Amino acid sequence: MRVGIVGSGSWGTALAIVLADNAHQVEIWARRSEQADEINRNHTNEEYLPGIQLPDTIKASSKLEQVVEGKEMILFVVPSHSIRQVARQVSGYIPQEALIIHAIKGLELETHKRISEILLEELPVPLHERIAVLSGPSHAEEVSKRSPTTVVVASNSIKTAEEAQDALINQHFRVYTNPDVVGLEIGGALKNIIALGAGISDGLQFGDNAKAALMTRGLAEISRLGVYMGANPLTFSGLAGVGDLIVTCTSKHSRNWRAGNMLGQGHSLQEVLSVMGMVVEGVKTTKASYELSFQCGIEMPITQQLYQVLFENKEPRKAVEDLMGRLKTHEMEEVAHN
Ligand SMILES: NC(=O)C1=CN([C@@H]2O[C@H](COP(=O)(O)OP(=O)(O)OC[C@H]3O[C@@H](n4cnc5c(N)ncnc54)[C@H](OP(=O)(O)O)[C@@H]3O)[C@@H](O)[C@H]2O)C=CC1
Ligand SMILES: O=C(CO)COP(=O)(O)O
Repeated sequence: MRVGIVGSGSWGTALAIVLADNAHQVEIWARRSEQADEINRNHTNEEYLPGIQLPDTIKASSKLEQVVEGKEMILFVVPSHSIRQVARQVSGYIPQEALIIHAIKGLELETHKRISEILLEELPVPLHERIAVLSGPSHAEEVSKRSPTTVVVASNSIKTAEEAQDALINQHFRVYTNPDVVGLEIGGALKNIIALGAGISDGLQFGDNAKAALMTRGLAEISRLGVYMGANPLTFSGLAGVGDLIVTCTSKHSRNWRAGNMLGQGHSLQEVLSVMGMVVEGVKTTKASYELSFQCGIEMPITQQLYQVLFENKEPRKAVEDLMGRLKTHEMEEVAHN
């Protein structure tokens, strides 16, 4: 297939490798022409995937419309804060039959919308059945080295999900399908909040019990919001739920974990973001989810404490004290009260 990948950060580039390995013709959009030149000339993307040699067949361009024009499959892999503007810019150039996959893990800050909701608003109606989301435990650094990885694609159309599965699957990259678009998007976006928390906990040297607690209770509140929004609760025990939560909370590759770790060691949010050099989606997602939790009346104590740490200068130790000192409750609140 002729594939256009919109976004040449670490994840867009790693997915370009997967697709080039599967013998697709891949063109990738880099917003800076120097970066497109580097990919075309040296077959590297040193800033985002240092030390990785890209297949020679991957082409790059800094002309956004050109990268989607005439393509049979388009992947959107830009940070969540830029997807609306980017989708709007290419909307009129995408062929009507194209398969659209987004691999973005975030929510729109101003509207709290999921990425597929933004795509439905920005892309023409004939493309709506062609939209799929890709999620799951998949650090770009490992995918680009062809380490065994499993992911999930979801779409409202099973045909679309299966086409995406066929295009992406190979012996290193195993792709499952799932009909639960909401579950995939909520699981993928909100695990970044918990990874920030896990990084803070590790930065404070709280140990393994604390991290296991954050992950387990974090999954409980992700599921609570997700189910309220229409997700299937089972999705959260799958790759896009607990799977992605594990990989993000426990890996040195995770930007969200690393950012949290620095916060736990006493650095300010501004300092942390200025040294990261890559997108830390969990910061904006914490704000969006914090607001959503009040809007929907869903209890999300970890998200609420993290919001105070990130945006109200609360001491991380005090946030942990407040989490531990909450009113006693049943572990399975929803079940216990039914
Ligand atoms: N990295 C990973 O392992 C994974 C990432 N994801 C998700 O993929 C998405 C993209 O992340 P990732 O590739 O890691 O990000 P990176 O930080 O590695 O790269 C960001 C890319 O987006 C570009 N960019 C930054 N701001 C804008 C903007 N306003 N408009 C257009 N382009 C912009 C950057 O260009 P420039 O260099 O010019 O600034 C760069 O090419 C995120 O939602 C992330 O959660 C999902 C799974 C795995
Ligand atoms: O989503 C990811 C792995 O599945 C990447 O996580 P980070 O954005 O924290 O690096």
